[in-house]
Amino acid sequence: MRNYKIPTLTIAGSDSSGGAGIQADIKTFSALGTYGMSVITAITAQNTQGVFLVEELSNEIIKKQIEVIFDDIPPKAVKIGMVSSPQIIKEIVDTLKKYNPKYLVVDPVMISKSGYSLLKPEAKMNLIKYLIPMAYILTPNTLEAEEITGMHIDNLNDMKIAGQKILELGLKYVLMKGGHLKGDAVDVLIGKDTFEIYKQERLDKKNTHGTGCTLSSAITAHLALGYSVEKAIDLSKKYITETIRNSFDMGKGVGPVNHFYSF
Ligand SMILES: Nc1ncnc2c1ncn2[C@@H]1O[C@H](COP(=O)(O)OP(=O)(O)OP(=O)(O)O)[C@@H](O)[C@H]1O
Ligand SMILES: Cc1ncc(COP(=O)(O)O)c(N)n1
Repeated sequence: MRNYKIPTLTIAGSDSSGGAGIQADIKTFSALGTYGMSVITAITAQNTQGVFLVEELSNEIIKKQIEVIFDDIPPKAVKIGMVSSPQIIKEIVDTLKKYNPKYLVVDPVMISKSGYSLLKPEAKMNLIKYLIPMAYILTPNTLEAEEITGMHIDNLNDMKIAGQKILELGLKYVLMKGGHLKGDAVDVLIGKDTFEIYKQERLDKKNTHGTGCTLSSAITAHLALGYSVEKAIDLSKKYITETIRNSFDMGKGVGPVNHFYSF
């Protein structure tokens, strides 16, 4: 349904190069026919070659952005990306509790593809203790799932065990992303009574900046549009695969995926 009137919200960091973070989320929300809104948590000076500087916004402005959005345009689904410090995580959790959004998609962003740490080490505890339990769905890559569980993840079975361990934190679903493993690009959805495998061919492409952000915001958009969690992931997995297939060179490093390949 492309009427662009279904509101979706991302709470994340800005990527000046437009490939990841808030910019990737808004592009995805728009490409999938929803009305994208944003709460910026931090500004990164970033391009296709790396992250060069990060400035976090104050708790006050982060909280106010959330409040004014929810009081005026309550989103149908919300996504959380880069939230770098323990204070920012706590502020977001405390503010969101007032509104209790049903569909909260949490992408536990830790390290950028270029190797820059986007989550301070001391923020990990608040992520696990406060933010993850609030999620409708968490979308960790293997490295993030290892950080959360303390387990080593090498294959599909490890992904399943780690996903079940994460579920014990109290959230509804975990989508374990296998993009960093070898072979096909396999993601696994785990819920209390749910186990689904989503498999797509691995594409030999260099321009994959923002794949995680794009997948989680696609899931957010599809949930907002009313799809079931299984269908939302199925459609989002197909979308991310096509955006990677149609990705292009932009800048001197790892370029973006093509959010608008179908237009
Ligand atoms: N080369 C590829 N070919 C096809 N699908 C891929 C490829 N790389 C990643 N994916 C898929 O893209 C999605 C994002 O996965 P990935 O594991 O790259 O997330 P991520 O590491 O969180 O991304 P990011 O580094 O942008 O934060 C997953 O569905 C994954 O299976
Ligand atoms: C603001 C922001 N959020 C998230 C990412 C992760 O994306 P990637 O792992 O593709 O660099 C990023 N680079 N920048």
